[in-house]
Amino acid sequence: MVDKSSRAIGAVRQSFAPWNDPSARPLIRFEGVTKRFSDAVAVDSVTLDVYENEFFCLLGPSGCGKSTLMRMLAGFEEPSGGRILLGGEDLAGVPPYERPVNMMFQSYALFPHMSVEKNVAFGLKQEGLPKDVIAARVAEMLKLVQMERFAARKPHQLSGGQRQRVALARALAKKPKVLLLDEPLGALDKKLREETQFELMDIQIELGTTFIMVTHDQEEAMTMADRIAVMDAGRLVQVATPGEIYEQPRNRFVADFVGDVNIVDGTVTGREPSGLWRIAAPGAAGPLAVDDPDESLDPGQAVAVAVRPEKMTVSRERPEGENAFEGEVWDIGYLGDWTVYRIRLDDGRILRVTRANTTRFVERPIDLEERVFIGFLPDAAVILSS
Ligand SMILES: Nc1ncnc2c1ncn2[C@@H]1O[C@H](COP(=O)(O)OP(=O)(O)OP(=O)(O)O)[C@@H](O)[C@H]1O
Repeated sequence: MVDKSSRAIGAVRQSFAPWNDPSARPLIRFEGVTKRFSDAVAVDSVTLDVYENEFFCLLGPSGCGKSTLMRMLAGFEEPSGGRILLGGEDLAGVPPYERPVNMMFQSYALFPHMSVEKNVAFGLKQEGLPKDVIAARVAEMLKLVQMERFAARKPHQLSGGQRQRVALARALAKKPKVLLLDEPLGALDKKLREETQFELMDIQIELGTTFIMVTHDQEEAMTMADRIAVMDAGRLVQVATPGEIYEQPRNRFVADFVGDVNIVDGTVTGREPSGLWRIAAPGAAGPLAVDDPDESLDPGQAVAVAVRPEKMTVSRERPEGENAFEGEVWDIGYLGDWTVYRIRLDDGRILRVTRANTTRFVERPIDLEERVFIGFLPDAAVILSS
């Protein structure tokens, strides 16, 4: 049994990176998978490996093809092109109930007239397992989701979060190799949702089941996933760890979709001997210096510079040795733990800067309509070339 503190999760997860190991075999492989519905392409030549024990998230806007990709893995849809392999075997023609894959939907779809216990036992009974095996498995699953005390209740006697856990127990009862979760926490309020995220992560580690979760909530994906695939219009845009997606987004779409970001357009003017790229950006107080590993940029090339709001500062004096924009404080949003400043540049563009409120009182806080400088260091920014 895994220690259920989040520190233990961190330790387990830090060393878990089979995708970086050339000798590791994926559990699931999508090979150029395409799905067409009459004239529309829902999934467009997706090639993707998912590893055993991985908590994998498909993230993207509504209609980008996340559910269709999962439904093909579950066997509810057949690909129009390409193959899906599980443990090296082609799944083509294998019916859903013969795949070691189970799916948990957002609408928990518990049987209303059955007790919690009977709901969890349902799939096992259908399989014709002996009674004592079923009873032991049901008890194990209810313990796993901490619902033993509620075994005799009917779904309508449970809260949303409790129903969600029963659905999870039911989906896991047959011990699938892969559990597909389609917006599993969509119906929960924010607080319960966050708690349940950590519970779900604990359970996934405890069982070692491969989880593939669909979500359009980027914070949820960042919290839970080992890796995230960002999808747009049926295609994979970037597949990487949450940290890489956030700190090194591949393009504008990813930078914009995951987290808050300021994007300013500019032109490459050259590279310093230190390796910093020089970018001329309209409205900046001097040329920008950006530390970006991209070697392929050319002078004269149009690029975008992306900076997260928490990596910028607001000050009355121009920050020395930093990139800077000058503007006027347009809005201040106080969120308790954070303050958000919206600064209007002279050409009308607005940049957002956030500051963590680490003390309760600030002397002479920056006020509306003040002239201020926004500063950021060369390594706070990334260059987006597409
Ligand atoms: N059975 C179907 N027939 C026709 N078009 C479909 C069918 N299922 C999905 N589509 C279309 O395929 C595209 C992808 O749908 P999909 O449900 O995979 O998106 P999604 O990313 O899961 O969206 P959401 O977050 O809204 O659930 C959409 O344009 C959708 O309208």
